[in-house]
Amino acid sequence: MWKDIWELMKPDLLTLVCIVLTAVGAAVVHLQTPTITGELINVLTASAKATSQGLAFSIEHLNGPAMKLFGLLTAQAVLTFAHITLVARFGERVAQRLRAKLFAAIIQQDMVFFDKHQSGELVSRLTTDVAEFKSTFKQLVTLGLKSVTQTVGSAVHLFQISTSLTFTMLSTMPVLYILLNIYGAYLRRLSKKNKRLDGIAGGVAGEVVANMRTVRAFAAEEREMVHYANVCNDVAQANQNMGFHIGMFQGLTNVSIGCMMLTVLYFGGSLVVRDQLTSGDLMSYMLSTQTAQQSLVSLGVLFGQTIKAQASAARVFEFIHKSPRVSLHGGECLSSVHGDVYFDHVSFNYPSRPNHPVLQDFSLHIPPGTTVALCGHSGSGKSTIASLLERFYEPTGGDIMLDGHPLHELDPSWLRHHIGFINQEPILFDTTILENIRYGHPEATLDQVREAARQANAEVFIDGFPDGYDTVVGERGASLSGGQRQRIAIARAILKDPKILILDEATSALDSKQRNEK
Ligand SMILES: Nc1ncnc2c1ncn2[C@@H]1O[C@H](COP(=O)(O)OP(=O)(O)OP(=O)(O)O)[C@@H](O)[C@H]1O
Repeated sequence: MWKDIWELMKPDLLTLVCIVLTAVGAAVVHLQTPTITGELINVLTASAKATSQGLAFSIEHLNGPAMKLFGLLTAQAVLTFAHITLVARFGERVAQRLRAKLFAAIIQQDMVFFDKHQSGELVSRLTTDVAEFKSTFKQLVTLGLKSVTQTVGSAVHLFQISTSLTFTMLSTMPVLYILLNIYGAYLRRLSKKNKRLDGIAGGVAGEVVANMRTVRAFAAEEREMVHYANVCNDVAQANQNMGFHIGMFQGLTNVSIGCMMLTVLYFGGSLVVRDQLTSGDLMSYMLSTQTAQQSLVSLGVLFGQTIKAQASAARVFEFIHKSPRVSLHGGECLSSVHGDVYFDHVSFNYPSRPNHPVLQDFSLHIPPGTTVALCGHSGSGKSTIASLLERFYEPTGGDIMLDGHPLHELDPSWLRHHIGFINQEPILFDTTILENIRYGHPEATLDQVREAARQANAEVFIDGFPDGYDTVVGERGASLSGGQRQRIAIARAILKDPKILILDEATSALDSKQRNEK
């Protein structure tokens, strides 16, 4: 997986280097703040001492540390700005590459893959998983780098100021760390459960909206409302429970940080009283302790997020690495196609149902220029024969030949260019009628599109729409009648001008008069 991530980052290596430099720079600058603040406190203590002894104290002594502090703050602001801007650019570009790679991998998969995975799951990998990976990735390069640099820098600084005080403070850490870690693990489990419940709620809403016509036809709106409200209630309760525990966790963290500060103040104070530490050093020590603690807390949070993001990344790369059995390209492209089709003792079962044979020793010869109708009862395998000719699936036995060449020796994309396929429920894209007809031949002129529509008997109803060919058909062509959808699909196939045309009950939604005209 790390190799994949490296490949994704490689084109933006320079940006990554700048990100590392700005993160480390900002952290180093931040680490200077306690030292300069300590200097300032020492000057103030000296001034208080001088005043109590009736000695004059020049305010100019403050100028040096104050100017240094101002310089540090300005440098930190500039570095933080540059860092955030670069991280946004880098993260978005990596996510964009990952999304494009995943989408390309998904749409090249075999049909078996789409039989196994629901469209919602695939979309969720493209959106939610990539988003989770992106956000953690961004945080790792921002917060992660900064926190590691600050933790190491603060630790060095703490030991430099006082070794004994640092060992005293560190002795309080393991107990707190273990306690917070156990609670953290519990929180992560809760979060996982909540995500699952969220997914279920999304699924319920998505299914109802996608099947709105069926819900309306069964007057099931109220039932669905109650169902969704119940699921949302479960989600709300789980999230409230999560809120309670996050509150507890934060409270415990604050108490533990407070205890450590108190330890530092108590032992550090005793060192100041014994003149083994200046008050400026103590101040500087406390600020560094705070920085180290905050960085450790951030690293803890990041650790949890990284575990979740690793799961998302694994889901994404699982598909990216999946090679289809039949790739889109590769194989012979014949110089011309006559359209001689021969099913030679073909056997087939769908991979998802290995024990359910659909075709057994099936043979059929279709000479060029002929029309063949396949009749059979529901589920007898007519559509399957069409799918095998399109090479959506591979036969488990026998061979399918086109002009005497076995299909598995031909280039699949080339083959599909020469086949027009209109299935039982033709799906249109949510764009104009013009673009839908052009889908099979994107370079076709408007006149060619009109001619195809005329041959498919679609011209009259298209011209009847106020926007004509620019009418947008809605999701899956929902704003058209079943017959209109089929006619546009027929026009789309005619425009492609294929040598082989498969009509899988393509006229089932047309009335008999229209069918006879056709
Ligand atoms: N993607 C699939 N995965 C698993 N089994 C499938 C798949 N598609 C179809 N089948 C099964 O294969 C068998 C043949 O289906 P097919 O769609 O080819 O029948 P058909 O003759 O076209 O039916 P109809 O006339 O009802 O359209 C059926 O038992 C069906 O359940």
